[in-house]
Amino acid sequence: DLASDMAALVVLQKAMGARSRTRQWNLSDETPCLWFGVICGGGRVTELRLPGVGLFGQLPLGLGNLTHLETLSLRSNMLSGSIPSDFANLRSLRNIYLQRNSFSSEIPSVLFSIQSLVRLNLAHNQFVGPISSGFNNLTNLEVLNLEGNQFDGFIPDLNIPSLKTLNVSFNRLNGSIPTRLSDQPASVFDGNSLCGKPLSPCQGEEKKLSTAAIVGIVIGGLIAFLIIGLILIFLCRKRIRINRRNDAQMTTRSEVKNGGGGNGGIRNQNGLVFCGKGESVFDLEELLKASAEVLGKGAFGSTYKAALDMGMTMAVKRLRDVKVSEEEFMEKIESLGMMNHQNLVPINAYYYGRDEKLLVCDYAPMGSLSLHLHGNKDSGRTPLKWEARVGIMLSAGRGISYLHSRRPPTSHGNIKPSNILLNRSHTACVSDFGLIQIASPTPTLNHTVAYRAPEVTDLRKVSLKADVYSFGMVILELLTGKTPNSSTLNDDGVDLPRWVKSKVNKKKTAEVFDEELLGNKNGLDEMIQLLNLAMLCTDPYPDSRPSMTKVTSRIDEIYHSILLKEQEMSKDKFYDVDSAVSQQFYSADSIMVPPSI
Ligand SMILES: Nc1ncnc2c1ncn2[C@@H]1O[C@H](COP(=O)(O)OP(=O)(O)OP(=O)(O)O)[C@@H](O)[C@H]1O
Repeated sequence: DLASDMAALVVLQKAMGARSRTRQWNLSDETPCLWFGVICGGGRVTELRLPGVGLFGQLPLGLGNLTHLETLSLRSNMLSGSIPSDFANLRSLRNIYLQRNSFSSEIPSVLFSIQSLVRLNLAHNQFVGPISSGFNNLTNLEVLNLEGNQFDGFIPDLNIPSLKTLNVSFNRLNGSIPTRLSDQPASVFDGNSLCGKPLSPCQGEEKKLSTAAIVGIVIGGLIAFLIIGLILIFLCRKRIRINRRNDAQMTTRSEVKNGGGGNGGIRNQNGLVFCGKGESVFDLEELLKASAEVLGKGAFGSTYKAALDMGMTMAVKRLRDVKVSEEEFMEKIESLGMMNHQNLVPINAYYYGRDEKLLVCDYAPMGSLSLHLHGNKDSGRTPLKWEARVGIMLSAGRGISYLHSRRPPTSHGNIKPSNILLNRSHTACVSDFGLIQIASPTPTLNHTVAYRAPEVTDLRKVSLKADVYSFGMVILELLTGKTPNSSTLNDDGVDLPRWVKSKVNKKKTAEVFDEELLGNKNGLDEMIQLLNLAMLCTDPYPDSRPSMTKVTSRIDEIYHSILLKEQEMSKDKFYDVDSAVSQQFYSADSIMVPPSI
């Protein structure tokens, strides 16, 4: 009954509430149904939503008493250890969101007994061990997100007919992908050492095939005789159509999407508005009294890191020159706040006051791509590895492609390395999208202008193809290690694309690459392919530039060939690195015309 539900919540608060927002729960209330984050239905607690409230430590035993619970969201806290065994009693649970914590155990088998589960998100923790075939017991499961953990071993033969969205990317999985999962998009498996469809074939498959082929030829010969006979008799032909499924994008914020409800934000009493269905987890007062640190000053204003009392850290952008009315501002930010993709930094909340206009976003502790490429080496910056650079291009490309594929399409308008924020698994999230529609950037900031396509004159009308240009500049920067306005180029009076082109024309392609990549002897082919792609993106004529979708799928192909090579290299200890390199240098300069994509 409700009393035992309340007792379970009291246990939670006592075990880990001291520094979290649950300390505001008034334990002398008669019912927990008015406590924030607690939703009741039919006289029982049905939802517990405590995202980012500063819960710290191991979950206590006791939550298992919430036997009518349907949704449990404890995402973005600092939970560690394992999932308690009494979760087995949560027989009504449909949605579990535990992403972005620090759980570090194996997945406990109790989870596999919760038959009612529809959505399970354990992404971005440190779960270990194999992915269990116990998931096959979850016959209602539609979403399974295990991205960014430490799972190892093989992927089991998952046979869950209800499953619509799967993500096992960025773990330590190896071996071949089960055939049943071969129609999943390749991105589902990114960042592992996997092979087989939809990735490249596994070594040894060809051998197996050749045995199979011999048997096939013998049987095939006999069948061919029969078929010829039939053809003569019936003179008919058969057509076989193969349908292919479209790739589906995995979202880690599916919780927001699936939660239902209207589009309007939730306004705190004192004016802070939480975008879309986002929970109102703090208020303006808490934000303003947070200890703040300036992260930097950009073209739209300054950005601060705000550490809230409850243990959350947010990035707060103070917009300087907002050019639109309050209504237009709210409308634009609400629509930007609805953008829901794992490679975009979500806008969580905003504030429109007479003197202050604020945007509140997730804080990215790893910092920006700009910092990782050009930060001070003496202060401990480690060079970005080749695979990491391509992984960053791919994930940022996916975020931008998502914006471009909205109806109506949204252009980013300000793509540059300081707006590409990295996370732990060396994937990237793109921030500051669409701000150009509401605020005027400082016109003179060189580091902003240098990425802008030459045809852009009216900043509020940045086209999709202008985004492609800016993204091409970022690819060039990742390959050359040079900013578009670096002094080496300015001395020559040329821009980055023209400098690269002139080197390629002089058959000095190898000279353009970042010194920090020179140790990467096995990647020259792919470096050249990406260089060609970046040159297409930075073509002065917008119509000659490829679409973002094409750019991203090309990077995806290149990224997979890099991962495959890595895998082969680690197997083949007699690989002759030096002769491979000299061959690649030769082919580098024979490429003059970028291949079309
Ligand atoms: N959500 C965030 N998490 C962590 N760092 C951030 C976040 N948002 C911005 N930053 C960093 O704060 C600094 C200032 O950012 P800001 O967006 O104000 O300026 P900018 O990116 O240099 O230029 P612009 O205003 O044109 O976007 C940059 O180094 C940026 O990478």
